This record gives sequence, C-alpha cells and structure tokens, in this order.
Amino acid sequence: MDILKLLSRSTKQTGKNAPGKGAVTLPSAGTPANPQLFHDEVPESRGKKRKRGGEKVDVVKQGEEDDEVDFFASKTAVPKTKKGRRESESEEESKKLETILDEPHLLDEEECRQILRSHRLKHTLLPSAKSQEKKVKKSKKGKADKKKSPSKDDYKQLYPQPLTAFADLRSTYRISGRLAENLATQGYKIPTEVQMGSLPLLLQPETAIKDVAELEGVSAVDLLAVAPTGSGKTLAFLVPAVNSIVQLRRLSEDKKHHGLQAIIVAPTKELANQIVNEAKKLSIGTGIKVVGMKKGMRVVEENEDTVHEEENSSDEEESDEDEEPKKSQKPKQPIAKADILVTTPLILLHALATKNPEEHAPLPSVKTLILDEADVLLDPLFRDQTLGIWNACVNPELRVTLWSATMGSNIEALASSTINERRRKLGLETTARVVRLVVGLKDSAIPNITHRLIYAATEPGKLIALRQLLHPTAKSADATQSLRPPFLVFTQTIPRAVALHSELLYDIPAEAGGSTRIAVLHSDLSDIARDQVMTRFRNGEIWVLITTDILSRGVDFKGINGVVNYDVPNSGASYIHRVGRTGRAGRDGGVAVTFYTKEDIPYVRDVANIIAASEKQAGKPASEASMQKWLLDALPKPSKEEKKKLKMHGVEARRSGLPSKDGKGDKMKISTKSGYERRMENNRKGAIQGSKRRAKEVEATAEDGGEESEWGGLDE
Ligand SMILES: Nc1ncnc2c1ncn2[C@@H]1O[C@H](COP(=O)(O)OP(=O)(O)OP(=O)(O)O)[C@@H](O)[C@H]1O
Repeated sequence: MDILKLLSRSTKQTGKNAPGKGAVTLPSAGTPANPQLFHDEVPESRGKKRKRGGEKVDVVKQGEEDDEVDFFASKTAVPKTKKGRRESESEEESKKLETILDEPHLLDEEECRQILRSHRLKHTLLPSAKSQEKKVKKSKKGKADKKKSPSKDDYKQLYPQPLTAFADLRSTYRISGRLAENLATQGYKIPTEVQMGSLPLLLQPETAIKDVAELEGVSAVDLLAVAPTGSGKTLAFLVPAVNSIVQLRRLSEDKKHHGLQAIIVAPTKELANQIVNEAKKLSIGTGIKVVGMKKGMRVVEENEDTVHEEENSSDEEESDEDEEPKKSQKPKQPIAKADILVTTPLILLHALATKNPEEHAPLPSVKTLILDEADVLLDPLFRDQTLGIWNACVNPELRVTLWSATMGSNIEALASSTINERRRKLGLETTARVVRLVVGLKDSAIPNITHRLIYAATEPGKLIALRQLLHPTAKSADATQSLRPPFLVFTQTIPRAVALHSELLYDIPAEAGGSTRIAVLHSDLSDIARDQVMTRFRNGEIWVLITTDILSRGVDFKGINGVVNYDVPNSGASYIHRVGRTGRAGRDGGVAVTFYTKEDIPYVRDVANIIAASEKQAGKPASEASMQKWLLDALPKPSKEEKKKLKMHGVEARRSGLPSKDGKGDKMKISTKSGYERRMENNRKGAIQGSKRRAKEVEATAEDGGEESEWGGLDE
C-alpha cells in the first residue's frame, strides 16, 4: 500500500467549502454575527435565564437580535464620555450608577449545568496540596515515602454561573462602569465560551460558585484555562485585571500614583505589543497605565544587590536565552509608571536581576500574574525565566491565571504544584483554589476551518504546489483550490523563511503591488523592521507573510483567509496554534494547508489526528471527514523520543534549508529546480571552470614543452 498516494487522495476538500457546495464564505468578509464556537442543542425548558421577577430570557439569543443594541446603555445610565473627559471614575459616580443597575441575574444550578454543557465548558477544581499531603500521610503507614499522584476522585467538577451577556458584567459582577463602556464601545456583545466560563469566576468567585465546601472562604481562585485559538482569551484575562485595579484606584488617595499591580507575560514581542494595545483600549478613561516592557526599563527600586540592566543588551526569545545582564554605565532611568506591565519573560527577569544569580528583586505590589500561552512559558525554553518572575511576585494575595489553546498534563501539574509550593513558602493556606477550565475538546484545532494535507514528493514539488495555490490554473480556478490573500506561510527555520521569501518575491504581478505584497518576519530582523511588517500586514498592504513559529502563537490578524504550513509543524500543539491564526472569533471560511514530503511521514500522524478530532468536533459526519480512520491507523506512530527530537529541532534534514557541504541538505533547499537540475547546473559550471583551467594548462604546457596534466573532470 502506498501511504503517500492514499493520503493525498483522501485529504481532498470536503464539507461546506467543497466544490459545488455553494459560495465560500471568506473570513475577511466582516464581523461574525456570533463569536461562539459551540451551540449544542439544549432542551426547550432549559438554557433559559430567569430574572428575579420570574421573566424568562433566551440566553443564547441575547445579543444576537440587533447589531445596534447597546447592552450597557439600556441597563445603566452611564453617560457617554468624550475622549479624555473623565480620567478616572469617582466613587460617588459609581455608587450612583450601582443604585440604578438591574438586580443581579443568577441562574439555578441546573440552568448553569445546561448552559455550560451546551457551550462545552468544563470546570474542574484541582486537588489541593493539603488533600494530597493527607493522602500521602495515610498511605505512608510503614511504607516508603512515595508521593501519591491524585486519583480521578480528587478532581471535583464545578458548575459556576456562566456569563450569558456582557451586560451582566455590570449588573451582576459590578465591574467598573467605565470598563463596561469601553467593552461596549468596542462592540463586544456576546461573550465567547472562554469569557462565559471564566469571567464570573475571576470577577466574583463567591457569587459564581456557591455551596462548594472546598472553596468556602476563598476570595480568589487561580485558573488554568484551555480554550481554542481565537476564542477571546485576551479579553477574558484583561477584564478582571483592569477591573481589580480600577476598584483599588477608587480607594486610593493619590490618583496619580501608579504602582505595578498586574504582570502579563507572553512569549513574543508581537504578542506582548498586541496585548498592550488591547489593554489600553479597555483602560480608556480609567486612569490605569498599561506599559509594554522595554529594554533598560526599570521596574523596581534599586538597592546594593540590584543589577541594572544594560540598555543595549540584546533582546529576548529565540536567540538570546544565554544572555546575562551586565552592569550599566548609563544613568539610571526613573521607575516605569505602570499599573499593568506586559512583557516577554527574559526582558523582565533582567530588570529584576540581583548580584545573586539565584535571586530576583521582589515585586510585592503585584497581585495579578497572567501567563498567556502558558504552556510555552512553562516549557523548558522559557521555564526558568517564567518561574523567576512568578517567584518574584511575593504578594500573598497574588492570583495567577494561565491561558492557552493547548496545555499538556505535565504543564498543568507544574503550574498547580508551583501555586501550592509558593503558598506554602509564604505560609499561606494550601487549600484548593486552582480551577481548570476546558472549552471544547482539548488538543483539537478550532472546528470552523477547513484542513488540507497535500503531499509533495520533493521540496521543489512543494514550491510548485504553493504556487498553484497562489495562481490557480483554469482547471483549478475554483476558489477552494486557491488561497485568497492575506495568508500566512510557516517554515521550519529562519533561513528557509528567507529563502522562500526570495523565491516568491516576484510571484505577485506588478499591477497588484508586486514584491511589496510579500514579506518575511522572523527574530533575526530588528524590532523596527518587525513592527513595520506587522503594521503593513494588519493594514492589508502585505498579502503573503512568510514567517517562522514566532507568529504561531496568540497573534490576532482578523482577516486572515488561510495558513500554509510550508513545513510540517514540530508538534501537534504547534499545528493547532499555527492554523488558529485563521478563523478567529468564530469566523468561517479559513483554510489550513499543510504540505508534507517523504521526510515528514513519521510525523504527519499527529497533525492527521488533530484534523480528525477537529472535524469530529465540528460535527462532520464520518463519510465527509477528510481523515479516514483506516488511513490514520496506517500512518506510522512516532516514538516518544522521535516526537521530542522533532519538537526540539524540527525535521532534521530541513534544519538549515541551505545546501550542506556534503550535498545531503541540498535536496531540502527551497527552489523550484529539482536536485537533478541543480546537479546539471553545477556540472555545467564545473565544465566551464574545467575548460578554462585546461586552456590555461594547455598554454602553460605549451610553454613548458608539452607535458600532459591530469584532467579536472566534472563537479559532482
Ligand atoms: N466576545 C467577543 N465578541 C466578538 N469578538 C471577540 C470577542 N472576544 C474576543 N473577540 C475577538 O476575537 C479575536 C481573537 O481574540 P483573542 O486574540 O483574545 O483570542 P485568543 O483566544 O487569545 O487566541 P489565541 O489562542 O490564538 O491566542 C480578537 O480579534 C478579539 O477582538
């Protein structure tokens, strides 16, 4: 059986984007009506929200009826503010507003269960350190000191109040009126699943969860949230962070004072910048200062132990893990005025460096720590840096939330043990307070995109196939066979991204903008160049952006029509994040194309499994699934060791993307020319050089008296 041929054939386009099934909806075609991904049927009498007065409101429909409805305006008398008119909300104003708000809307437990189920939300209270200790003590009687891993019974399922409309943030969870206005101004109407499941819990756990003995007296929970790409996690972590700071600022005498209260860590500069922008939009008029961490910025008072970071030390991520902070010769900067600081891990850790490399300056005022893309931040590459920041947050009231579309059980275990360990060190109660929220199926891509796996026998074949997507022939002129720009193309390494960029540079006709329409972004570029490419791509000036995994996480480009995995991703998680750059906020029509060659066969299974799970999650009948079970079973299963190697280094043969000296890497070179053509070209060059050399030798021999020399031959 030829697996390769079968795989290509079986991954033909199916489903709603298949040829002949009507027009393709493109994700760039406007704002989605409903950003929610899951709306499972709920029986008639259920899923209804009961107001205190007994009046029933259809939960799912709320917010869908009319695009123009202003949910905040109808419920509150929040005055429409002009830009800059009100720096911060006064206590008096907010009290006045609260008295005219609707009464809180709370659902009974059965209603909560139904709604949570219909939106595929699952909350689990993770076992507390205390309960585990008790277990170990019990089991130790006479036995070796063996740690017992928690059993299924140690996990308790919770059914907290879901947030069914943004209006409830104000009426039930009493968020700041200004924050509510900012949300309304940005047009948020229907909460996404992760917002439904996390906001009540983070804003007011005592209202959101009742009658759970383990959480009695717990005023703040820590949260591990696993929710699909593009499902609005940013808003879910920003709203509670902004709100808690507004509330504290209200009580503060000195409104001009800015003390660092929340830290948001993200793995790349691009994502950190994006979070800064979102946080600033939510903080308009609240007086909150949101700052993106920059090189040389000071965040703590220096004492004799503090090492001041050199201003021009090189930057974080990808290339700079080994960097050590050095003593600055430059004058000290004042401490950055910030309430919320958004940072990549290393740059903040440098700013906290002390003379003792094991210790970091503490951040006692920080009460909120948010790890976005937490699984990457706790992966070995960033782990020490992230834990360094975490340990520097010594405030006993610290609340930690971790967010990602993918989170392995090892990361979950590390996170909850770090939370418990930290509390133990600070002499705090180690009772249960870590909640895990999972939206949809863990380890599955978003259900609203179409996946295509395309086999190319050789590297040049991949390039030809990519060109076909860019320039569909008359035969394949169907929209499903082409990729409508804008789209992202991911390669395994920086040299390959650069090489692919130069190959495709002139593929877009001059009338359409030519080479200005295509760009490359990677970590070897300067910050300014990276920012410029991001802005041009966001503005729609760039149509095809070639990049590495640096853009695979978190970055939100609303109108992306497709993602091309020119090189197979290094892991299943990487596939989920890369393809999740399309189909954001529930938009339909995104396409994810993955090319693979013979070298990739051992690793395609993970991707194929994710595609199968995603199609299942989307409710695609087995007959329409692009991934047939027998085919999945036929694909080789990589060993744990192979998977680990792939995750760390990618497909070995493709690592450099440049011709190797021994010629072996040559077949992985990005070029339309086949290995044979390139060899012939080399041979021709060799022949020319050889004939020139011979001519010289003939001349020399003639001069020397005619002794025959050895012939140089062709280059191999
Ligand atoms: N309730 C909502 N209604 C409509 N759009 C929303 C809503 N919440 C968020 N969005 C939009 O959805 C898009 C994706 O949000 P966001 O970037 O927070 O996703 P994410 O879950 O963090 O994704 P990723 O896992 O890729 O980081 C953004 O453009 C955001 O403005």
